[in-house]
Amino acid sequence: MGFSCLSAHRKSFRPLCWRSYYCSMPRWARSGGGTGSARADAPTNCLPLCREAEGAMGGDGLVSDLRIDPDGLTPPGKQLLPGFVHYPGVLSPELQQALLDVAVSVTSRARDEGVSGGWHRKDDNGRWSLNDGTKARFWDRIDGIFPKGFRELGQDLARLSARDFPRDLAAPVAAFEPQVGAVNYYTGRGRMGWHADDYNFAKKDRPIVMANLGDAAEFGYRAPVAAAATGAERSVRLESGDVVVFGGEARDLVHAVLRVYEGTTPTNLRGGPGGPGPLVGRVSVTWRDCGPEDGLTFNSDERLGLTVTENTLPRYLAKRRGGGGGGGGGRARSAACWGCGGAVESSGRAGQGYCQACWDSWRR
Ligand SMILES: O=C(O)CCC(=O)C(=O)O
Ligand SMILES: [Fe+2]
Repeated sequence: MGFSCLSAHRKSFRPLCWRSYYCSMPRWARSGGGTGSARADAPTNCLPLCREAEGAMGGDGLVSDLRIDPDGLTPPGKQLLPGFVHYPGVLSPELQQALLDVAVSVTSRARDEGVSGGWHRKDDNGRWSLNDGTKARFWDRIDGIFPKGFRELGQDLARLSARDFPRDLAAPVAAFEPQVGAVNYYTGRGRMGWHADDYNFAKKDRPIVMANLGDAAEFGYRAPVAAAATGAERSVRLESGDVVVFGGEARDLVHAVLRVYEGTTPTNLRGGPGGPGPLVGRVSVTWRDCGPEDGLTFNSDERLGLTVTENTLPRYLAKRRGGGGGGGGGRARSAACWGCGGAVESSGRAGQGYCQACWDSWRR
């Protein structure tokens, strides 16, 4: 069993589209692209991809099925720490494009529907800007707005790591059922501070799976908790098409985005917050297994305070106050912090619901 052919299918193929065939061979399998012996025999899998449908994303043009072919070859994964695996170039250019299309579609469609600001939020002047300054964060339940096949791709990537590193990853991956898709966008100046992914955002015993698109990034990581006192700090450069998985012993990996290498996006990758031209910046896509049972407020805009719903805030309030069940219901008052319940200065603006401390703690 192997995973070499990465295929993307669109929901609404029209006969016209079948005239376009693109090589789906991932970067690692191309000539000169690696050291493993299996790669010399990599098949030149070409697949139909509807380029005509690009630009029509968000409606019928949504990528509906993203797959790794289980009968292909094995991309060479490197275990950087027990349970922390890096697959360089495992996503073909076509699959990168398809995933980027998904990212752009879910983050802009939601904004259009007024349900969420997606990657953007309205600033004080009524203009839409990235929701986290030099970067933007968005997540939502996969079943809600992500296309068919998205969950399976995350699962397949996790299984790949379990197959290659069963001692560390077989158990956490066996139970992995991604429920949430998280999509971050970074400008060239975007960074993410050191943190471990909390259990509200991925179950303790399940892995995190992340795909990288666009500009390369320096991904910092520290030794897991037990060894952290030694201050061991390393980093790995993640290129477009790379995937990382961390779970098991590395589930609590402390990590950060230390740097984005501006202008290193593959030239053929198109789309992003800036519009349909070449992608400027970096996108990371993560699959996470967590749900209401973990206390997760699904939509990032609810968490950011851009949209408040009946079913999420009470859960957070109850948690922050030390439990006590579902608690309350209804919209939080702007005078009380939505995170800790403490007093907060309120101007009535959207996003005013968190006190500074809660806001900062989440921003990491
Ligand atoms: O974008 C990345 O590489 C890291 C994202 C991340 O750590 C997170 O969203 O928790
Ligand atoms: Fe993280």
